[in-house]
Amino acid sequence: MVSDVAEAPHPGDGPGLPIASGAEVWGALRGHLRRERGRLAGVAVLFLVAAALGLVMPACLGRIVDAVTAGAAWPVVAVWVAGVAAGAIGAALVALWGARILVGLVQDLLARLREDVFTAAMRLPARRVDDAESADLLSRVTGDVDAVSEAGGNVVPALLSAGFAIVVSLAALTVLNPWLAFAGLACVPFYVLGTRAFLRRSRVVFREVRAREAARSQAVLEAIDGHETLTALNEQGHALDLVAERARASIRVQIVGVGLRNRLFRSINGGEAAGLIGILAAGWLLHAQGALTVGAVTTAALVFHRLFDPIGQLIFGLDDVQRAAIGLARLVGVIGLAADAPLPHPATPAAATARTAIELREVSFAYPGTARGVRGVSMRGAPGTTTAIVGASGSGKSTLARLIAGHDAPAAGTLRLTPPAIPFALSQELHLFRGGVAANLRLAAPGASDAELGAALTAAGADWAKPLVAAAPGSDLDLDPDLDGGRIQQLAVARAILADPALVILDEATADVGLQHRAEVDRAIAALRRGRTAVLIAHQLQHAATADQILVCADGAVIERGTHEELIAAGGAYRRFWLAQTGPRGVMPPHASPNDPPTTPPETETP
Ligand SMILES: Nc1ncnc2c1ncn2[C@@H]1O[C@H](COP(=O)(O)OP(=O)(O)OP(=O)(O)O)[C@@H](O)[C@H]1O
Repeated sequence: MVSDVAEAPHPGDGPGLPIASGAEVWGALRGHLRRERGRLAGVAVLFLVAAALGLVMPACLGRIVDAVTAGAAWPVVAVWVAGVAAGAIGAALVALWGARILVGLVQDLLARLREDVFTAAMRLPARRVDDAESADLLSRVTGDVDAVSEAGGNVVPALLSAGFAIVVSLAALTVLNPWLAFAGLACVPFYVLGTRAFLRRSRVVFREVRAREAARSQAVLEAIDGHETLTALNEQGHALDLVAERARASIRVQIVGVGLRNRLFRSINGGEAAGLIGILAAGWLLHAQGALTVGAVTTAALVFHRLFDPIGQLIFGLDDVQRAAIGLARLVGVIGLAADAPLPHPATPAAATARTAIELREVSFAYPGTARGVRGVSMRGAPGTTTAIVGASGSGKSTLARLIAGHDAPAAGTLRLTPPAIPFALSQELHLFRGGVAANLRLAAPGASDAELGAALTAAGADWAKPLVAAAPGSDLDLDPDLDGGRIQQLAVARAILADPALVILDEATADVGLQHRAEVDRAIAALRRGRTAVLIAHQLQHAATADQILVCADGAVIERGTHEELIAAGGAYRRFWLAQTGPRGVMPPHASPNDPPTTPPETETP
């Protein structure tokens, strides 16, 4: 019936981010657990006491049976009845107390794990996150974190308390009479064989259930999204057939899953019956020999019966634990990968240091599996100066900037920032974070006062945003997500000014800004560059012309360098680019847009 159920591809399978080994997972958890020794010991003691109190009820019920059999007076029976109630209430209260502490502990551990994973994800080399692995990373920080949280929050406390209950009950049975415990073991083969058969198949089947469900949902969504086109083409029948076919496939595999669970239930029930029959038979024999009272046999049967729930929880929880263990291995894989990543330069705001100098010596880098990138680049950017990088599309400008930003490491040569600094990169990508102006700015400087925010906004020419900086926390209203691109970029510049980095990398920061605010953003960027070491990727040579030095790239190498005047005088590639952008008279129109042709040095101009 399940022959059509094959292991479905799963994010994280195959090449992608690494998956940690069991030893690595344990290593990552051990440190956290060590810090929680006190709470762990408390939980163990409480669960032990709860499990012991849980025995009071069957013990008292056994005594009631013996008392009634012996014709004891009702006050005697009443005492045992009170014992039953006291045992049940005591066990429940202590178990609740232990579970509360454990849930708090697990949630704290999970919060730390989530923090570790998120920090690690942020530290991963940017190219790694940009690539196909980003989907894998996303599935890890969402799906795997959820799977681990679910198991940690619900299953682990239930399993731990079940584990204690099982151990204590087996000990009690042994104390009562070892033969009873031995007879109870008749359940073990049923549990072991049933569970093994279930686990062998469940992972594949339940993963397949999720995959087929996703395929069905996708077909439904596609049909809804494309219903106008489908109607126009009279193709609704085809879309409905696809949904029906995927729904049938999903139902088929879900039935397989239900069948698996039913078989496991049958094994568990078989084990319960075998164990209970074994205990009752052994008890009957022992009673016949006068070794045990009827009450003691009753107690033994009830103690064994008490195990049904915890054993069921353990067996069904194993699947969740298995999923959580896989999730945990995938999460720790991300943490381990970031641990291998080169540490970013220590944070040194510009105010705390002299401006940073950039030095590259014979730096080369190629994208994995290609010969493309940059080769043999040497340069020096003096502190507080701007280096512009220009060149045709694909000449290596962004790659060079990414290397200086630390997003990629050179494969050869040396790259040094002196003193070390975290470069602040500002790209053409316009991004507004959730929240108001203050929230957007304080990402860079969480402790900044309103006055400092105001000063940064003024420096970035964004006085329009100053009234929006709310004094009271919580009154910082969300910014309009449709805010003009120029204004978003002004906020980004203000954020950079607040961060006060020793080195800024400006990658076409005005490329996506509309003409209306282009001049304002240009002025804001000029303010950001002032007195700071900067690397400027410029398609618009009017920006490059203001730099202290200009590097002209072609085919991943620097082919010319100098100031604007020097390069114009040299009459090489830069001069040709300049004339291509300005016309034969060499005059740049005011605020020329990169969208105004020609913006990029034409490919044909590249030597
Ligand atoms: N992620 C990547 N994987 C493989 N090759 C890449 C990757 N990114 C860039 N390249 C290649 O590396 C070379 C340099 O690209 P780079 O993006 O640095 O050029 P660029 O001058 O910044 O171009 P543009 O102005 O179009 O952004 C090009 O040949 C490009 O095709």
